[in-house]
Amino acid sequence: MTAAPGPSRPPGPRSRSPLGHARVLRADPLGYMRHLRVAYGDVLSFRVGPREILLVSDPAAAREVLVDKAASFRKGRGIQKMRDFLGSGLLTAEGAEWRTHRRLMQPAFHRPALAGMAADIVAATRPTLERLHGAAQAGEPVELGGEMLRVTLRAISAVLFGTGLSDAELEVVERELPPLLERTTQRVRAVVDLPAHWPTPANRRATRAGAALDTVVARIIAQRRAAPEPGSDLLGLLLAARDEDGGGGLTDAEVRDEVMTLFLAGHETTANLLTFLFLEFARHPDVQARARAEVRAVLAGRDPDAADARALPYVNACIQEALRLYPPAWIVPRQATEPVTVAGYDLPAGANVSVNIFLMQRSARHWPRPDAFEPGRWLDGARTPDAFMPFGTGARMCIGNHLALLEATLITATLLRGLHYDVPGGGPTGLHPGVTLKPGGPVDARVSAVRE
Ligand code: HEM
Repeated sequence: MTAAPGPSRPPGPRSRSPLGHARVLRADPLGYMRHLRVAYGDVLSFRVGPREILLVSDPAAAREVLVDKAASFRKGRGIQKMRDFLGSGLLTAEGAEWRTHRRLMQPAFHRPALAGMAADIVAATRPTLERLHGAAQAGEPVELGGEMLRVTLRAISAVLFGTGLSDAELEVVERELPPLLERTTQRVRAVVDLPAHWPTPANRRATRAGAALDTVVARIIAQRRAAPEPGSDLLGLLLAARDEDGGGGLTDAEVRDEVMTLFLAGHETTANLLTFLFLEFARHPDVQARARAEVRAVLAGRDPDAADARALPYVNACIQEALRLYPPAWIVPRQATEPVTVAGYDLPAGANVSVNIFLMQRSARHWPRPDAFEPGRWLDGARTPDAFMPFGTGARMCIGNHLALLEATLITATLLRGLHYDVPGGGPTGLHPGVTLKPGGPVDARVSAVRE
């Protein structure tokens, strides 16, 4: 927004500094935004450098932006920068290109297509399970954030490629993806950002990582194109995707961009959810014990499968509650492409709007005891409240929501049934709101075996 955008300006702090509220925002983004919400309400504006930002945590206003008036917005500037490393995948594409890809890809993310991938997800969890049992036996601590990143990276690799990657290729993915994601995150957050093609050390590292990953992805695409059947994993479904008239599938370059996008969107988000969930299990041993008892009763010693996702209501309530308190995609930014009215305020083309899911899901207006971890609030057929949108809403809602919940349930069931988690001292109290929301520090846990 520029000055005086409409009949009345949204409430908010005013700043004479050229930086606006950039400094205080950088120091403690969540604390500052919570303070603003208390002071000015659920729709407010503040300035960061030259840009005015409309901060929305009211569910109705959020739906105006993301659903009713979605056609007047594009993704925010940060997301647009991701294109340099990710290419044009679902997360970053706009307009007709986005619509075509979303239509082609949607069936691959429906529950029946995902059910067949459950066994691969459970198999991908096994190395982590073994490492945790080893740590339990040796009495060594484990850092849960790192463990969850590794397990979800293996899981998304399994979902994308089945068993199609060699061990050496999996190692390339495990080594090269993190620097690429980190560079993308730095660029999204940077106030002054150097273009991706400038040969800074960080850009060179990210370009090398991208090239190494490209080699792996190109190899497996070529192998699948040459095979009589493309395969039933996500890559196979992407390669086989056709328009309703049977024509117009994705080119190899488009499949590559979508694969990189799914790695990015589907890996850290799910890892953060699981890290927070196990941290809360450690803080609430009664909740942990009840969830474990449910898993054991339902599985009776066998591995979990897709059908179990619905047979574990208490585990699911714990997952929902972790998503409410710690939404990994905590803020959803948009930029107006034309003049538009939101919550009664007229915004000009180019206006920046951020839907703050974190504030919405912690608001005492919508949630009793908003900061408490209480899985019980999701039981007894409770309706999903309007003020809950961890996967966004509208046409650009997360395409991977069923997959994320399936992964979270399978990984939780696998890692919980025979192990108890304790985080001495209760773990980090602060939060780290980068592109995704993470705990404010390492989550060092003690793990002990529990007899089945
Ligand atoms: C707990 C885990 C996850 C959370 C909280 C989450 C959250 C979100 C949110 C809030 C959006 C909407 C962003 C916007 O409107 O600007 C989104 C979009 C997206 N997510 Fe997820 N996500 C998760 C897991 C996944 C997984 C597992 C995948 C796929 C493997 C995935 C793929 C995507 C893609 C491709 C988009 C862009 C969709 C589009 O614009 O058409 N996400 N996600």
